[in-house]
Amino acid sequence: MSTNLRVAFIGAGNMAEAMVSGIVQTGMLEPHQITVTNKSNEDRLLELHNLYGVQGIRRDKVQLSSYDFIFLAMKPKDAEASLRSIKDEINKDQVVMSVLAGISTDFMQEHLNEGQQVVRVMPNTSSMLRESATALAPGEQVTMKNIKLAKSLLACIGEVYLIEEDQMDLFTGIAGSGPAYFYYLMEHIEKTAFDHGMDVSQAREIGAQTILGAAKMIIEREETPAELRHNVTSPNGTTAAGLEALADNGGGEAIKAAIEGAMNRSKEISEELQRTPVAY
Ligand SMILES: NC(=O)C1=CN([C@@H]2O[C@H](COP(=O)(O)OP(=O)(O)OC[C@H]3O[C@@H](n4cnc5c(N)ncnc54)[C@H](OP(=O)(O)O)[C@@H]3O)[C@@H](O)[C@H]2O)C=CC1
Ligand SMILES: O=C(O)[C@@H]1CCC=N1
Repeated sequence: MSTNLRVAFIGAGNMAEAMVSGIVQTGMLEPHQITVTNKSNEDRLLELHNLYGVQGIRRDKVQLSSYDFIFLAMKPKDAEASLRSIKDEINKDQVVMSVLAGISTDFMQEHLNEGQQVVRVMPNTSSMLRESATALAPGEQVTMKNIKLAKSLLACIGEVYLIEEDQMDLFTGIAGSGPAYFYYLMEHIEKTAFDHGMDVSQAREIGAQTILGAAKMIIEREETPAELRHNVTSPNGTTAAGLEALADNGGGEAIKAAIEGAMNRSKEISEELQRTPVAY
């Protein structure tokens, strides 16, 4: 689907790039329909222009009134200043979409004009390859038409899940931060393989194919993860020994702690921004 929407990103970092890359690959928007802006790093804007063909303009030089969707993609600590700066440049037909961890739709609405349409989004960096697991929680003022448009825009970067906003911190712990847990797992696979004499690049390929295969089995087969695990595990075999070592070393608890750590940090960011608006 190709549309005449115009989209601006305020913030031109890792997350903005991953989303731009995914969107441009689908052809839903032509690069000239997308503008990326940042505070000061003009080299970065040029880099994104050269890579994806999008317009790169410093925030203080861009006129926001002509964009349908405005993505906030700066760090949470910069959100309030940015919301204040866009408040009177935009009108109620435009939709502000935040990808920021811990920034609620209430917080956005509080710092924008009454009735402004806002949506809270949590993508992940796999957007780069159109494999994000992205959550979307619309604010109360967003029209059905814009929710549909937002969903189809986000579908460019992967799977989209419409969730209640009170699940957003948990979603962030699972999927927003989630890729990092798997990269961490891979780092340890590589290190272990290297310690036992395997070439790191070969270990990387083998480890990644193993994760990819397991993920596809979970998605495409009917069995639960527990059943799939059971099917790998021969009595008194190698997997049983591996899983026992994993449990003995707190594997399950570590995964739970990682998700809850990220989830709690997302809640904490919200609380800190409510208390002390400009610093966390
Ligand atoms: N990285 C990830 O995996 C994910 C990140 N997120 C969220 O995305 C957001 C951005 O993260 P990430 O891309 O990693 O961060 P980066 O540090 O890579 O990028 C931040 C960007 O924001 C810009 N910026 C800061 N203040 C302003 C401002 N007032 N006006 C315009 N631009 C501004 C910076 O510009 P300059 O360099 O010129 O200062 C920079 O381009 C965070 O809030 C994070 O919670 C969400 C999901 C996943
Ligand atoms: O680490 C962070 O705060 C951001 C939000 C989710 C992923 N990265």
